[in-house]
Amino acid sequence: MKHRSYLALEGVTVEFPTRAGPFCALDRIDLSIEKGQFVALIGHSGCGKSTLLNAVAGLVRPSRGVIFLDGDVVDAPGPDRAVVFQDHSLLPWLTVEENVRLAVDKTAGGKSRAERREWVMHNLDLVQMGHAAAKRPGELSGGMKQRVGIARAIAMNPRVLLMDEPFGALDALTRAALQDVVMDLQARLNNTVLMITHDVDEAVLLADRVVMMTNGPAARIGEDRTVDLARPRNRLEAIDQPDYAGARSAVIHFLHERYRNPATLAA
Ligand SMILES: Nc1ncnc2c1ncn2[C@@H]1O[C@H](COP(=O)(O)OP(=O)(O)OP(=O)(O)O)[C@@H](O)[C@H]1O
Repeated sequence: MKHRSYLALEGVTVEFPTRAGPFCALDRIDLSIEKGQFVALIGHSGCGKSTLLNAVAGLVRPSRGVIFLDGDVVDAPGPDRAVVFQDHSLLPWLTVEENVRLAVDKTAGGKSRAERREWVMHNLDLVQMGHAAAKRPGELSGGMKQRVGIARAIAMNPRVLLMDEPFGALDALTRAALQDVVMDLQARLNNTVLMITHDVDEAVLLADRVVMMTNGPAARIGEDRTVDLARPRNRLEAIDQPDYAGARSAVIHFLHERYRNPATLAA
C-alpha cells in the first residue's frame, strides 16, 4: 500500500466561482508533511497561500483532489486543526484565561474542571502569559494578544497547527520575540505546523521546510527547500550556520528572480 504522509494534499485544485467564470487559485497541489514537521509557505501576495491553508482548515473545499490528515479525509473544519490568524480573534468580553478555556472546553472531554484550569494555565505559561490570565484582550499589546492566540491554539492539542501570517501586524522586535516563542514551543512540543509568512528570515529560522509557491492564478508549488538546522534553535546560533544562508539565498532567488512579484512587474 502507498505510504501516505501525516498531512497529504493530493492533486488539490481550488476554483472560485466568479462573475467572469471559474477562477483557478490552486492547480493540482501535491504536498506531503510528516508528523512533527514545521513547514513555512511563502509566495507573493495573492498567489494562494491562504486558500491552501484554508483548504487544510476545512474552510475551503477543493474543487478536485483530496486532503488527508492522519488517514482521515478533511472535508470540514474541526478542532483537530487549530488556526492562528494575523488578527488574534480573541473575544473582547472574556479574560485571557476564559478565551483559552473556551477552546479547551471544546477539546478536553474527560478532563475535570480543575484539570482544565491547570491545562489552560500550563499553555499560557508556555507563551509566558500566565501573569495576564485575568486581563481582557483590550488591556494587552498586539504581541501579547498573539501569544494568547497561540496558547489557545496549542491548548486544543491539534493534529496540525495552522498559522496564517501570525506576526504580520507586529513591529520587528515584537515579531522576533514571538518567533523565539514559536521556536521554543517547537522544541518542546514538536507540533506539525503549516505557517504562512512573507518574511524570508522568519521562514528559514522557524521551518524544517520552506515551500515556495508560484504566482497565481493556478498557483503550484515551485520549490520545496529543506532547512537543515538542528533543534532547539536559537536565532544567533542559527544565522551563523551554513544552511541558514543557503536556504535564505534559495528562497530569495525564487521570489525575486524565478517568480518576481507580479505587482512590481506591472509597475
Ligand atoms: N472567495 C473567493 N472568490 C474569488 N476569488 C478568491 C476568493 N478567495 C481568494 N480568491 C482569489 O484567489 C487568489 C489567492 O488568494 P489568497 O488569499 O489565497 O492569496 P494569498 O497568497 O494568501 O495572498 P496574501 O499574501 O495577499 O494574503 C487571489 O487571486 C484571490 O483574489
